[in-house]
Amino acid sequence: MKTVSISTHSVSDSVIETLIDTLAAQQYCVIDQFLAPALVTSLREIAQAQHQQGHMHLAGTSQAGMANANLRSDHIVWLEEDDPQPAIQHYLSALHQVQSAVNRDLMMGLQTFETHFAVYPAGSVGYATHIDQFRLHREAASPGGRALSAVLYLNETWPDDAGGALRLYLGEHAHPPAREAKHIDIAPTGGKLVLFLSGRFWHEVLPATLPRVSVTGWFKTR
Ligand SMILES: O=C(O)CCC(=O)C(=O)O
Ligand SMILES: [Fe+2]
Repeated sequence: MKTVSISTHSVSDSVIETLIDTLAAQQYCVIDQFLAPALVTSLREIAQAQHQQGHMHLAGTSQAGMANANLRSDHIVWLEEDDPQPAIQHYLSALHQVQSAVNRDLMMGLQTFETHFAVYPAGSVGYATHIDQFRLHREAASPGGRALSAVLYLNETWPDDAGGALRLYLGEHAHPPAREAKHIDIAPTGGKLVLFLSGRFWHEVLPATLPRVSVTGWFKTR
C-alpha cells in the first residue's frame, strides 16, 4: 500500500470557493479530481481489502430497516474517526475543510460527519431512487439528521458503457420521480466528489457491469 502524507490544508482555496459558489447556486456540485490520484488509490485499496477480508456487510435501507438487495446492492463498512491509516485521516481532513467552509459561507450548521466505504459488486442492481433524509425530518423541516451528502468515487477507470452512474433528479418531488424526470447522470470516475443537499434531491445508482467503489458521507446538523 502506498503511503500518503497528511497535510491539514489538502484542498485548495480555489476548489473550496468553486464548491461553495456552485452549492449556493444549484444546491449540488460535482468536483473532478477533488483528491490527488495517489490518495484515491490508497482509499480504493483500503476499501477493496476490507471487502476481500469480509469486513463489509450488505447495506440496509430505511424503508425496510434491514438489508434488501432489491433496493440496494452495496456492501459497506463505516469508517472510524480515529482510524490511524494516513489515507483515511487525509480524507477526513479534506471533508472537514468542506464542513468548515460550508458553515462559514452557507451557515448550514453542520456538526457531525458519518461515512462509509461502499462496494457495489460487478453486475449489481445499484440503489433504487431514494432521498438521504428521513421523511420526519423533511416534513417537519426540523433540525437534525442528514443535511449534506458527500460521495467520493474511488474507481481506477470507469468506461462509458459500464453503467453505474449516480442519477440525480433535479426537480422537487413529493414521491420518487419517474426515470424520465429531469435529471443528470454522474459517472463514478475516481477522484470525483459529489455534494448535494440531503433532503432536496431524489437520486439512484444505476446498475453497473463493473465493481463500483466509493466512500460516502453525510454531514448532520446534530
Ligand atoms: O454511490 C453513489 O453514487 C450514491 C450512493 C447513495 O445514494 C447512498 O449511499 O445513499
Ligand atoms: Fe443516497
